[in-house]
This record gives sequence, structure tokens and C-alpha cells, in this order.
Amino acid sequence: MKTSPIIALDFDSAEKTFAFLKAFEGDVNVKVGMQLYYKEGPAIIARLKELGYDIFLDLKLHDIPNTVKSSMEVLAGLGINLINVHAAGGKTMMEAALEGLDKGTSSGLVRPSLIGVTQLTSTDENQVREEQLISVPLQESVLHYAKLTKNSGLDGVVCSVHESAVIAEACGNEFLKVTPGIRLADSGTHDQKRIATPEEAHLAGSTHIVVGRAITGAADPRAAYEHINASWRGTK
Ligand SMILES: O=C(O)c1cc(=O)[nH]c(=O)n1[C@@H]1O[C@H](COP(=O)(O)O)[C@@H](O)[C@H]1O
Repeated sequence: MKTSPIIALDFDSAEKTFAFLKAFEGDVNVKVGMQLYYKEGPAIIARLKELGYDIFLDLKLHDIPNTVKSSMEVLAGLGINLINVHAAGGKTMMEAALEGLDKGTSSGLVRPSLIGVTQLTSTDENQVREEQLISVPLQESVLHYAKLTKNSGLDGVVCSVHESAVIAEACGNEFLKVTPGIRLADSGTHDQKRIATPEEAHLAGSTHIVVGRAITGAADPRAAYEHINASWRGTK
């Protein structure tokens, strides 16, 4: 992926997606999530690729190793740049995901980077304790999943900005820290819990930021993108 913000294309149709993208040309990173992919299927990926976008396919696979492996083999053929699984699926599942990607790209396609979702940014300390029955602090749980992801051979994690620095320390600067939950100081949090500004992401060492509603819901999405990009690069 380019080192620029990844715009979450959380739209319910190709029509709305391409209307939104008119302001962006092919020079940004985009994320296709479950809503858009389930609606439009692989065709949406082919169209975005044709226009030159770098693509994060965010389907958060989490199943038995064999199912994840064979699904990844199929998805690898789409020619995407980045894809994810839930780290909670475990080491064997993550290794199987990698195997599937390798198999699906053995004809010469570039293997997409594979990252593990640690704890969703919509999760807080209380949920981890009460609903997941995890007795260690949330940051420790995220760090545990980051190390497990690294030991499984993956390229990085999805985490919140709050955990980027500690993951960099344990897993290295090159290990991807892809951070959603990005909000400007004056915007609403919606369903996110572990939020941070683009400036904070820059300081914490996030390697990528994922931004949806702060751009897609802005009155001027291109201006919002430029503002966030400059803040994240530390040039503002
Ligand atoms: O894997 C993701 O992209 C993801 C992981 C996570 O922990 N939290 C999270 O918000 N996301 C995705 O990042 C995007 C954030 O959107 P906004 O909250 O609108 O910026 C959504 O498309 C989520 O599906």
C-alpha cells in the first residue's frame, strides 16, 4: 500500500462508491469491507484496480484453518494489496491463511500483505473483561495477539493508535500497524471506542491509518482527506 491514509469505502453500492471517488482519481488507498464486497462481489475489486487504487480487502476471516486457507487462495487471485484475518482465530489458522495466499499467487501475482485484527477499535476495557472474560488489561491482550500474529509469519496487525508504540517496540517498526478509529478532535466517535487523531497516529508510529466517516461524511471529502493526510504525515 502507498503510505497514505486508507479510505474506508463503506458504501452500499458501486454507484455510490464511484460517485464518491470522482474527487480522488487513482492516487489514494482504499478499503473495501464486508458491506460493499458482499453487495458487489469481486467485480468491485476489478473496477478499482483498473482505476489504479491500492486496495485493502477487509473481510476479517475467522474460521477453521482449512476454510480460511481455501478462501484466501481464491481472494489472492483478485490482485489486492492488503487483506486481514482475526488473530483470535489462532496461529494454525493464520499460517493456513498465509499458505492459501501463497498458493493463490503462485502463478506470479504479488502476494498481498496479510494482517491480523487484534482487538477491534470498537472494543473497550470493560468489554474485554466482561464479555470476552480476558482478565489482563486490553493493551496486554492486543500485544499478545500482535506477537502471535508475528510468530505466525504475518506482516502486521490492525490495532488502535493507543497500542501502536508498544507493538513497534515488541514487533519492530517494519511490522505493519494499521490503525482505524481515526477521528478529528471535533468529530463524533460513533461506534468506535479507542479513537485517536491523525497527529496522534503519526506520533505513535502507526504505519497506516484507516479513515471512513471523517472523510466520507465530510461536506468536502477531498479537503477532509488532504487535512487528515497532512496531519498524519506531520507536515501540518
Ligand atoms: O479491519 C478494519 O479495517 C477495522 C478494524 C477495527 O478494529 N476497527 C475498524 O473500525 N475497522 C474498519 O475501519 C473502518 C473505520 O471506519 P470509521 O469509523 O468510519 O472511520 C470501518 O470500515 C471498520 O470496518
